[in-house]
Amino acid sequence: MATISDLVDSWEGRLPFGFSAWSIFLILLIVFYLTSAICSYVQLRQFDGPFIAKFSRLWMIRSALSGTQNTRLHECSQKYGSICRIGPKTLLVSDADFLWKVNSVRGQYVRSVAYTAFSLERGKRNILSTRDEKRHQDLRAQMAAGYSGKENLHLESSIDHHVRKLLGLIERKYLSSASEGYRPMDFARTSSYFTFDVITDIAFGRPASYLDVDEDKYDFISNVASLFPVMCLTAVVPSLVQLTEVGWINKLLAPSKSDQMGIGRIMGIARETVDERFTPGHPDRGDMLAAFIRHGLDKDQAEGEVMLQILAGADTTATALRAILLFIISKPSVVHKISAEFQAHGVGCPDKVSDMETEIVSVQQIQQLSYLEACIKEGLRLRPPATGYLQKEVPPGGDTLPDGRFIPGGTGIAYCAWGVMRSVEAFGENAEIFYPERWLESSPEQLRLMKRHWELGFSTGKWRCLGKDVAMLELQKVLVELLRRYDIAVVDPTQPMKSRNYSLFLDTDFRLVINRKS
Ligand code: HEM
Repeated sequence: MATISDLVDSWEGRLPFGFSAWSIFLILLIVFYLTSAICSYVQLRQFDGPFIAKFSRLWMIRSALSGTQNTRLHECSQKYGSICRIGPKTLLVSDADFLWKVNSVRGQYVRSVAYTAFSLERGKRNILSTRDEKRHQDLRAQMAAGYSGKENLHLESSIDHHVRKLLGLIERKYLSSASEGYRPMDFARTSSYFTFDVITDIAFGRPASYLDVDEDKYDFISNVASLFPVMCLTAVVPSLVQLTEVGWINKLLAPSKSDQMGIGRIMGIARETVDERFTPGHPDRGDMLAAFIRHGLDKDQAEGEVMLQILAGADTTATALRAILLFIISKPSVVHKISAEFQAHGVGCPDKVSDMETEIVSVQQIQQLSYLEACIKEGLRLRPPATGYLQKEVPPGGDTLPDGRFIPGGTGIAYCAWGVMRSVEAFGENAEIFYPERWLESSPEQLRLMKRHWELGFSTGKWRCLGKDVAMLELQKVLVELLRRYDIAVVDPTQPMKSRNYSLFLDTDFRLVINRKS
């Protein structure tokens, strides 16, 4: 087969004005690039954005690697509008109505190719990475029961069990007092251990028990965190994902079930568990995996979905937990109101030292704690854990906005989390401050608008997060138990926590000093 070099060589001697064949080839390449850049520019010319973004993806790449992607996107949407242009074929959207339309169950929008990055094994698509709409719909139908309390019988008791373990760890190692001395805790790590133990338990009944050893046993958490910048970049340059699907590259880079550490190690454990469950006569354990199998997932699918749950559910919930706790303890009036609400509903500090028998406040009691619920909502609003593009694609025929602007088919629609959650129209001029009261004081009309924005943090419609209720239950349970037992403060109020954003947050050094309530 003739190579480009053979082709170019065959032109030598036949070219006018003494041009070399290579210079002609270069000129053609530039002409081709300029033509396609101009075509893209023209197609979306009605949308404003940074100048460079109209011709190349450099702006998106720079934001992705900056470690401050969330705020860069917000600044862009503040400057150029709630639907602005951040790439030759990409619009950044913080207009809630438009995002609801994009996500709607009967809508024609599809997930962009960037989602294939969520496949852990080459060619194996899970509910998040599949772009096949029918398959996605089927998987959702098969998995919904497992995610709900109805078929996941031990959900609440599993969470309670790990909350007790967390309290036990604090009592053992991190409680500061006159007798025990000063014993700060890095809650950036401990919160991840907690959510990771919960998810491995409820997903397949084999908790990783990180809280028992108080360390990142298989370097799984650090391994996942090191992938954040890479995943953030692949959302902008999806061809990188396609590259990793090439056999030998995949072998080199992708985790393997035989690995002793990192993601591969957890994949190995998931494989073992799923194998056991598919052994004839294995009892139905009443957990998520059992529900998936009951609803028809085969071995490969069950394994993929279990792994996805861990990746989708552990870090997001830990990020939320850190942020909500930080917002609460940074505002004395909020701490005071929470204590008053706890007292009013009989959930004060228990007399007994925490141990594995300690009583955990029930869901029914938690449901009466409306101020705490407002704090959780407000924390999730101000610092939504999922801040990536979650890019969807406009259907082939294009779409027209209410103001008449046309968006051509194939255009990427990227979500601007910071813009949605700090909308002044929805949350008022104090949108950027932590003010839980807004969820209790607003008019029904305003509340409706606020919810319409807030719900986008878990996505809506056909892509709504399946683990939302699980995440909310975890957050409620652990926050009630921490706040009713302990006085908690950050060690260094000038820098409470170090944080970088690569579509997800990389939080470190969240050092807390914890005293038992007197
Ligand atoms: C505060 C915590 C969480 C946040 C903020 C969050 C956010 C999200 C978002 C934004 C999506 C939609 C992505 C899209 O538009 O394509 C999503 C999907 C998903 N999440 Fe969560 N999530 C959280 C916790 C969890 C937990 C605990 C689990 C598992 C127990 C989970 C499982 C899933 C799954 C399976 C999907 C895919 C749904 C689908 O493709 O239809 N998430 N999540």
